[in-house]
Amino acid sequence: MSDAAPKYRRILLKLSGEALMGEEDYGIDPKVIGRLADEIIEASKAGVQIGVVIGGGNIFRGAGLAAAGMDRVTGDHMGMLATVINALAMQDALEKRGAYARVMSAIQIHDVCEDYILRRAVRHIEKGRIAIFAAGTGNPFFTTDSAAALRAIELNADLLLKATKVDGVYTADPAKHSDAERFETLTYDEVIERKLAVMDTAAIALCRDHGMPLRIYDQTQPGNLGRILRGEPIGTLVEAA
Ligand SMILES: Nc1ncnc2c1ncn2[C@@H]1O[C@H](COP(=O)(O)OP(=O)(O)O)[C@@H](O)[C@H]1O
Ligand SMILES: O=c1ccn([C@@H]2O[C@H](COP(=O)(O)OP(=O)(O)O)[C@@H](O)[C@H]2O)c(=O)[nH]1
Repeated sequence: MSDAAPKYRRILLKLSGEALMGEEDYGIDPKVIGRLADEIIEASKAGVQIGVVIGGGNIFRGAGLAAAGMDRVTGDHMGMLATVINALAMQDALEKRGAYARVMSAIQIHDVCEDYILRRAVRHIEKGRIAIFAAGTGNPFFTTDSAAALRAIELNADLLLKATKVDGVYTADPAKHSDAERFETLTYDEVIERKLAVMDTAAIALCRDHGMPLRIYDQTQPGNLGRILRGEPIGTLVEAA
């Protein structure tokens, strides 16, 4: 990362599963995951300790499977396994580029990756390894946004970054309302009271209750991660009043 020292010592980066599709109809676009891996490595080389949570929306979402008639808990299990697939792909992309990465899963899959154990996770990131937290919280009826909030708080991160398909939080869903306006900053309670659906309420409430600052930004724009870590006000910052 260029000249300026990073502003943050430790971050938790939530990557959208859906945005991993890039131009593809399904699955993972190698160009997209490769570019994200490059940006994570650049931040890691600049001295930032990094934990990553990846969604699974490019493969399966429990709510979508339930809407199609499947049992919700089974659907959520499939969604969690989808995040493991994405996490393994990110581990591979990081390792192919010479970085050290470890997938840690909230559900036990010992032949594939490590279990999530907080103190081991801290050890990995203190050593400069990139820890990728898979399988969300390990529980159905949660999202990977809630998992990201949880891991950020557990790891005592300085900042939670939600990298997504929109460039911040808007007055209404910008995918449906072309006249929606973007906020530079918001409080947690404003997000909840205005029902701004960029992140689920459980995740926002966790951040609020534990004072975890949250920045929402556009994952599809190359270079944004580095800009944020150098202190540029990209996207929308959600914090206490
Ligand atoms: N007020 C809002 N501001 C910004 N985005 C919003 C808002 N309400 C709904 N959204 C939608 O939330 C989406 C991001 O959340 P989500 O579907 O959880 O994506 P991800 O794949 O990143 O988890 C955006 O693509 C956007 O269409
Ligand atoms: O703690 C969790 C996290 C995720 N999921 C399931 O995994 C899917 C994929 O995660 P998410 O939708 O958050 O992915 P993203 O929107 O980030 O791609 C969810 O829809 C849920 O079905 C779950 O059951 N518990």
